[in-house]
Amino acid sequence: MIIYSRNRRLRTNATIRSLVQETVLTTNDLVMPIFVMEGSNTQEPIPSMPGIYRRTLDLTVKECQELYRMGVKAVNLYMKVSENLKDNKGTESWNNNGLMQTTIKAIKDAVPGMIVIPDVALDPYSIYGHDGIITNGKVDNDATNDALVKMSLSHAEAGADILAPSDMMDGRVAAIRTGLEEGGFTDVGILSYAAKYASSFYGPFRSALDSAPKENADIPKDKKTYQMDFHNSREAMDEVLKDVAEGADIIMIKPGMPYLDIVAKVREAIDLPIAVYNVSGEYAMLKAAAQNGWLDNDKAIIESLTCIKRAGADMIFTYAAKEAAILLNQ
Ligand SMILES: NCC(=O)CCC(=O)O
Ligand SMILES: [Mg+2]
Repeated sequence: MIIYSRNRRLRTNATIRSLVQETVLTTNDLVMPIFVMEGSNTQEPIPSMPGIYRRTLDLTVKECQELYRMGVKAVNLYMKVSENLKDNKGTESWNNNGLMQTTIKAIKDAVPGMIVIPDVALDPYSIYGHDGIITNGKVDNDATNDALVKMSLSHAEAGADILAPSDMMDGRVAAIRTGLEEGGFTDVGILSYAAKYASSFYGPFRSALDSAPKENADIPKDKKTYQMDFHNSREAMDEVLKDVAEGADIIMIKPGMPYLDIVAKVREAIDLPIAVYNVSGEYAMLKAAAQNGWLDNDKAIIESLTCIKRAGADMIFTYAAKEAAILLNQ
């Protein structure tokens, strides 16, 4: 039988396969999320995220030095805020001497080339565990935006390279951009969580920071009044285009693996860089299966991250960044 077009010809050996490879994952694509806590010389494992720790600032700086040497040159920062510093407005989030601000300065001092991307959202600072200020039992969009601007300016003041608002309030990219321009921080970027879905895949992250919405009949029990409904796709495009128009530099889509249809669709529609968040639940699933011997950990990590890039991501926020860097450097 004559088959003129045989796809298998270009799969004959590894060298031919590498010649025709369309997507190549590198350490330049990776952003490592980092959890920081008060104290010194201590690290606490996060049980639902094997291999991931909350660390005190001194150990965080060491970790950043190690990541940078391995080629992971961007970190995304999250603080574990003590209960006595929390309030409804998240006041601690714009304390210029707060843990976040001190951490940003310490990392930029020790590893000046590291791109520092602090999370901008109130939930770790909120007594209610919401990303917004509660007014009359509801998440108050515009009051929250005012707080996010103060928080953003204090992160910029501390030396942050790129701010990552993850709250999903309407209009906050424009508000933060205006604040940065007026404050003289014209080179500070905004990586906007433009299409962030209300997802059950954030569970392990919330246990890491103890930042889940609190059980309280007077406040919304979940984040569905601001994060997106996972039944929707067109709405993601509307969210993305608004943030582009408001002055975002990079657009985030989150979660990652179950949402790659959204990534591919947004990739077709915009030319700004796209970040994708391979979230805690995705990491936990892979680790649980690997620990049971049901998946090959290393192969599954490289495959998932490469497929996220293939869908259209320019950068990937992933708890597997360090492990992936070790594998990619081999
Ligand atoms: N703003 C950061 C997150 O909500 C992270 C969620 C996750 O990794 O599950
Ligand atoms: Mg929006």
